[in-house]
Amino acid sequence: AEPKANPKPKVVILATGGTIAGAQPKPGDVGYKAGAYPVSALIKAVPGIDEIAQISGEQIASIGSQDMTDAVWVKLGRRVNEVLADPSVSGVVVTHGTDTMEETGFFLNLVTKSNKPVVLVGSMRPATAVSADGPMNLYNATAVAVDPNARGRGVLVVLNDVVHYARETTKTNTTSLDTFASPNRGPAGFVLFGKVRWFSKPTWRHTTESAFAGAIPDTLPRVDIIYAHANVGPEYVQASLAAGAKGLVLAGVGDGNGTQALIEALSAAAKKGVVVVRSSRTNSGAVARNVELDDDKLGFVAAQELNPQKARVLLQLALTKTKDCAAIQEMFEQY
Ligand SMILES: NC(=O)C[C@H](N)C(=O)O
Repeated sequence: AEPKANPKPKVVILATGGTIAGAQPKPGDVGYKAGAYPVSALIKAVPGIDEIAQISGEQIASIGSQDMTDAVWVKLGRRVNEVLADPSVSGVVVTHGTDTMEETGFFLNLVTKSNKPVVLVGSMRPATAVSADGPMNLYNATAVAVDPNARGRGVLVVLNDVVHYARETTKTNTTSLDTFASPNRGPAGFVLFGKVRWFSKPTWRHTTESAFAGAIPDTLPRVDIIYAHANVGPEYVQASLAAGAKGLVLAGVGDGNGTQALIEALSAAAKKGVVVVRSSRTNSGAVARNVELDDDKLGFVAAQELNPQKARVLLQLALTKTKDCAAIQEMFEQY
């Protein structure tokens, strides 16, 4: 008899490393090395994953996500687009460390040219740990990737039985399994043993509606984050400009603020053509224009809800198109 075609939807897992692929030197060790196991080992550790989907895996990188680079983003973003252009593929799962997962997720949210699901997944305990959380997270992420209701929602993050929008979510705890939160609008849904329950859809531009979708440049401009604190001076700004930054993001105190010395240094940079975006180190809320500071006069862009690390991603992509502050402000209103 003819062998039966596998009727399960196809999911491609693109692996980048992280704690989900992490190994302890010996069981019980607190320390571990991220990105030690290949994607084949991650898939093998998930009983029943082949009941959800026909899985294939590819290794894009093997790094702790603290080492994420623009070059890996470009490679990953292009591969996501290639894989999703195949009509037989239902969705992509990206295994990734949690440290910079929100940044990679937001980058993919802006550059993916498909409405098919792209789901980032990681873990907080290494693969060798007692009660490792990676296998259940990968099982759930795969279930989300084949769910037709995941389409058109932009890039998603799955950990600890919760689905988040990459645009909204942020890592909030150093070690807890419940580290991801979406402080401004709440999660995208829940996922329990592969059963997904969805909440409202995002209202921001993403993926197929993004001006950055599908055309990923070879390199991205340098954008630095300047962290504000009591008594901070102009030195970080000066160092960034000397290093060649084309854009600066202020991780400001409160509503995107800083000492007079810092704001003056940023404004001077803005007047020289370096695009300056004000964001907040508080981790929730929005930084709107002209509230505590006169953005019109100082020459700044306001980040709205994007935290500093996500504002940096949007500014990098924005600078590939324009240096015009009004045009970039419009992007921060829409994405
Ligand atoms: N839980 C983790 O994945 C942390 C790790 N440092 C990483 O981001 O790769």
